[in-house]
Amino acid sequence: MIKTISMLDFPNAKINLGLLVTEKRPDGFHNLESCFYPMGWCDALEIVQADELTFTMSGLPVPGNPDSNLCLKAYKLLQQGFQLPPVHMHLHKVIPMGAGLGGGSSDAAFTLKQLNSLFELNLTPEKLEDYARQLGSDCAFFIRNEPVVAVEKGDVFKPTSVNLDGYTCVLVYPGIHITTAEAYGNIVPKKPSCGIEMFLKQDVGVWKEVLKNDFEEALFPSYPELAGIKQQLYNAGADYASMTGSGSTIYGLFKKEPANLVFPGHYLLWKGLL
Ligand SMILES: C[C@@](CO)(OP(=O)(O)O)[C@H](O)COP(=O)(O)OP(=O)(O)OC[C@H]1O[C@@H](n2ccc(N)nc2=O)[C@H](O)[C@@H]1O
Ligand SMILES: Nc1ncnc2c1ncn2[C@@H]1O[C@H](COP(=O)(O)OP(=O)(O)O)[C@@H](O)[C@H]1O
Repeated sequence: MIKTISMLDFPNAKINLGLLVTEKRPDGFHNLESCFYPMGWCDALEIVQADELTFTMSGLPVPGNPDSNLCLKAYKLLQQGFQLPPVHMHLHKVIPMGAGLGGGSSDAAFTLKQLNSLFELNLTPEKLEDYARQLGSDCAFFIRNEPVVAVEKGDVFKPTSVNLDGYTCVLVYPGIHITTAEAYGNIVPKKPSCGIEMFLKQDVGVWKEVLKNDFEEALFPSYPELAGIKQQLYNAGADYASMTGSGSTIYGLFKKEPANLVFPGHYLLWKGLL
């Protein structure tokens, strides 16, 4: 019998609980401080050993040339260090893009993790994070995929006590594609007076007053719809609502699942218990 080597997994999104852009770096990137929290909105990624390297996609159309897809980039990066057999990869895209949800970064990190398991490369989480950092600032987070406070480029992690078990999260993507580079271009970095972990330790109900995403101030004037969604989530009873990452997704955290939340038909929504 021929053994098929294959693996199906589900790269998930993240949200940012607070996001401070603290300074511009000499390499042109920015240092930040933010809590990254995994979310259950997922793509699907199947990798099957094959006669030649191929890549196909379904679901939401991904902008750009398929050759520059982060799944292929991740495969090619690992191939530089290992004699990887050819594979067929199929990505079913569900997580919206330019949405602040880190979907592309998650696909890249899951490609590394799946190839590591499939071909028994024995790469440690630390080594996988080193590869992931070369693919994007957000990628390394998705290797361990657990809540952390991220600093520097968003690729160095500190533990956090934050735990949102039992909260319902509602994610609202209004169909506005904001590129990460555009969003950073609108930011004036500022040094915070204290670290984010101090705010995360407080009750979620207090976060409204203290836990900020700096990209909101930079982007809400150009996209007033976003402030409207945030207000709608608060009106529906959210304990905390914010934009995630560089936008445009807005999320709300609810102790009790909200009823009667209505958004325009072209918006993409996800709701889940954390
Ligand atoms: C803003 C954040 C916050 O979690 O998330 P998203 O909104 O993208 O999900 C991240 O910092 C996004 O990380 P990621 O999407 O991986 O960015 P990259 O591909 O590495 O970089 C895209 C561009 O964003 C800018 N960039 C990114 C990260 C960073 N720390 N400083 C930057 O200035 C640079 O202009 C860079 O060329
Ligand atoms: N597998 C992928 N999934 C999504 N986007 C990808 C992928 N590979 C490359 N990209 C490119 O990365 C861009 C940013 O996507 P994504 O990381 O999902 O958004 P965000 O930075 O807002 O979290 C996309 O517009 C697309 O051009």
